[in-house]
Amino acid sequence: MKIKIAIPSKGRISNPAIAILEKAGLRLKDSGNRKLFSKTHNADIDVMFARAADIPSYVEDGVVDMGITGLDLIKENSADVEILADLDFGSTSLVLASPEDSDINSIDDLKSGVVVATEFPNITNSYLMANGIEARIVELSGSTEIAPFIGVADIIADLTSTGTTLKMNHLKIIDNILDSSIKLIANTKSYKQKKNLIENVKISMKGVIDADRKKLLMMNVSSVNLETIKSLMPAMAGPTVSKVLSDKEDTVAIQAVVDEEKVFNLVHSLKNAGARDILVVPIERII
Ligand SMILES: Nc1ncnc2c1ncn2[C@@H]1O[C@H](COP(=O)(O)OP(=O)(O)OP(=O)(O)O)[C@@H](O)[C@H]1O
Ligand SMILES: O=P(O)(O)OC[C@H]1O[C@H](OP(=O)(O)OP(=O)(O)O)[C@H](O)[C@@H]1O
Ligand SMILES: [Mg+2]
Repeated sequence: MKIKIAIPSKGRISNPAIAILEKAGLRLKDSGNRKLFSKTHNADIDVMFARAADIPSYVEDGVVDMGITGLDLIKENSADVEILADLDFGSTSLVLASPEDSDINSIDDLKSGVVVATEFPNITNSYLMANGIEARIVELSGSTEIAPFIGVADIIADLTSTGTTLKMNHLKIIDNILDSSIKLIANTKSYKQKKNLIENVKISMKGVIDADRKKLLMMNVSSVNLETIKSLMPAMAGPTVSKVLSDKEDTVAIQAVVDEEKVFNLVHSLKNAGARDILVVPIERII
């Protein structure tokens, strides 16, 4: 049984998606420029490169079995797909924004007939309709923020993450439509028919995300100090303690997985408590 995974070919989510795939053990064999397809190091799994916005439909229609794309694009296309996992990147919000100096400060200030520029006409229109506002939607394919200033629209619905682009364009947020991040998705039929392979891809990718902010700490400790050292270790499932053979002293080796942000302080406390030969090792995946 074989599967095909659609990966964004360009834009900000392309490289992070490829990085997760490769760390999950699915290194691309021929990802050279302008290739549409690539084999991976797993003979059963191939990759297709596509625009992020087209991936929800490709997955829904079964052109590919799995895909990586944003929740915003899945919702915009009303794609009926299985959302398998959140990939923990590409966090952004689709917001309504008006010019800083306008009287429109909240959705309550919007009147029917308001003109809204957006790359997300479907989500935006549904949201406004659900709030009783009949808007005229102007569909743009980028640089939406400029629309109010060139007289194309009264307000916009666009993605924001740091808020820099809105600020630069003198726009203020008046409402939040949708919070989005990047998802691993599957075709519903494929998910039933090829569940084992699809689940294995999901587990491996989730393993990469779980490992992302963790390190493996390894060290040697005299057994007299073992209890103190153990009490300092915030391990996932207790530290692993093993006897060091052919050692004149009574030494044990300890290893534990810890959160990256705890490592800086922890190594110093461990050293002060008698730990030696401390190694901080990167982790590729935690399954
Ligand atoms: N500023 C942002 N911060 C975080 N995630 C974002 C941001 N902008 C977009 N995204 C996410 O990335 C997805 C793809 O956006 P991106 O802009 O990379 O693709 P694109 O618009 O197809 O490419 P391009 O802008 O180069 O034409 C969006 O649908 C959204 O889920
Ligand atoms: O809040 P910020 O961090 O400033 O990010 C928001 C901007 O990022 C996206 O644009 P992108 O860079 O993808 O350009 P595009 O409009 O050409 O797609 C989005 O459309 C906003 O314009
Ligand atoms: Mg973009």
